[in-house]
Amino acid sequence: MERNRHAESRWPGLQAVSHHPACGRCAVVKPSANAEKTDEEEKEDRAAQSLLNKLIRSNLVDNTNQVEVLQRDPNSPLYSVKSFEELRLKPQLLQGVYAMGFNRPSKIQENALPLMLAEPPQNLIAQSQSGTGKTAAFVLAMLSQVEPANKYPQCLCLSPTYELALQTGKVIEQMGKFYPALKLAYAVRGNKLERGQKISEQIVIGTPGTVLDWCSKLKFIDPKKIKVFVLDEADVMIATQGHQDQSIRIQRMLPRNCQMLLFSATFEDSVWKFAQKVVPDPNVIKLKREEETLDTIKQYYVLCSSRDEKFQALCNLYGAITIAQAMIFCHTRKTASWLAAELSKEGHQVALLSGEMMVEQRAAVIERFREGKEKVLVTTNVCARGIDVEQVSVVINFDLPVDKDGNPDNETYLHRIGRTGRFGKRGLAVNMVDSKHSMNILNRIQEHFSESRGGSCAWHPFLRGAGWGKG
Ligand SMILES: Nc1ncnc2c1ncn2[C@@H]1O[C@H](COP(=O)(O)OP(=O)(O)OP(=O)(O)O)[C@@H](O)[C@H]1O
Repeated sequence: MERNRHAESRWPGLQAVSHHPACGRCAVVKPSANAEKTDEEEKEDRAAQSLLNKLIRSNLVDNTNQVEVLQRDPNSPLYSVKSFEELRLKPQLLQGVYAMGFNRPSKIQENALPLMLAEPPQNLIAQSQSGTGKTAAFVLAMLSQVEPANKYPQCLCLSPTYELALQTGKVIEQMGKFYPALKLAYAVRGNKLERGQKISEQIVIGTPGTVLDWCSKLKFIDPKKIKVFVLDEADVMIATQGHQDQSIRIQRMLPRNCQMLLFSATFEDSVWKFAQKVVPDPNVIKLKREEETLDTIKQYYVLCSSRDEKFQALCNLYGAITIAQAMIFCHTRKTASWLAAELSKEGHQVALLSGEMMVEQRAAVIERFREGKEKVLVTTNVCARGIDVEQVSVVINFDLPVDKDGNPDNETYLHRIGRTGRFGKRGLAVNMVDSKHSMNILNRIQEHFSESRGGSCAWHPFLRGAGWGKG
């Protein structure tokens, strides 16, 4: 591959890597009608994303940020625990926790658990990214309050979907496995009970519509006997029409002294407003996401004039440098499938992550890639959002990230590229540019990061001016 032959970057460090005309591999910048329409079916699906995260995650995510705690009563002492023993859990429960391989509380659990297990139990709104131990925390709170000898629902947990409810149910079963008398019921559509029947299971987990029916119309559950109410994935919940109202209606049926807990991975205004309606007098715990950085990433672009030339450039890239594992992002499913097929023909071990796959299939693909069984993962953005693959050192934007209006999607750019810089590792990002329009998009992305990060100061890897092979 020619190195920086036609570098014409407006950004001193973002190198243009193009091909030379004489050798037949050169690509020139030409305006093209390349704007393939975003596949409508690939719209963001928060519930599917959340489920995918749960399926592929086997341990806690690292987070070095400080937990922020806002106590309802600022005068009461703030407790945090460094061990599960300090919580004085029932022995069966402590056994369950250790059997899951948990040695000590996660960051969010250190503060959330003492609040949730206090006497009297306190209400809590907690926000932290996926994988920080929220589910395990509220399951522990439910299990420590439940009386297995009492054969009626005492804990009620709302989940946005059946699949997510099942995942939480699995954690309850694992953690509660030393309570043989403990039973769990799923209040989800399709789970039909006889009219007039009363539920004997002590924990009910379900979706808002069915739980509402079971509490009011069908009276399978006596809401007045609920001691702990959990609203999980509040941000996903409110994205579904109707769930917000149903959740509020359920909450209104619960006794005043019922403990209310709400969890969310994000905390936009709408979630906060909803949380305040559902959780009176709350303590609030927040753990900010670990910031993604572009600092350790070298970013380049390659000038091409068509999809085929982008593919050729990609092959050249593989010919020029050794790439252990790469993630390649495309704009549409169609491009992703085409590219995966072409790369396979070239002899690469390729995995394709595509929107038409079931979430479980996607999880399996990611797992194989993680294990190194495939070296290239071709994906669209929707499928790959939030996936951490630590060993990926190269990210290729076969198509630049744009929003539905065709404007630069800076956040997605950061998520795609920023991942490679995590864990102190250096990374390489290559952007395929095939028109003046996409060059313009790339320039705007660069401007965004220059401005939002305080100008052309040290953070900016674009300004480092490294060529291929350097750094
Ligand atoms: N204290 C702990 N020690 C070790 N592992 C833990 C601990 N708490 C939770 N985990 C594990 O970490 C992973 C993430 O935890 P958990 O599912 O509770 O997080 P979360 O914030 O609810 O994320 P999500 O919303 O994606 O489920 C799980 O595999 C869980 O078993």
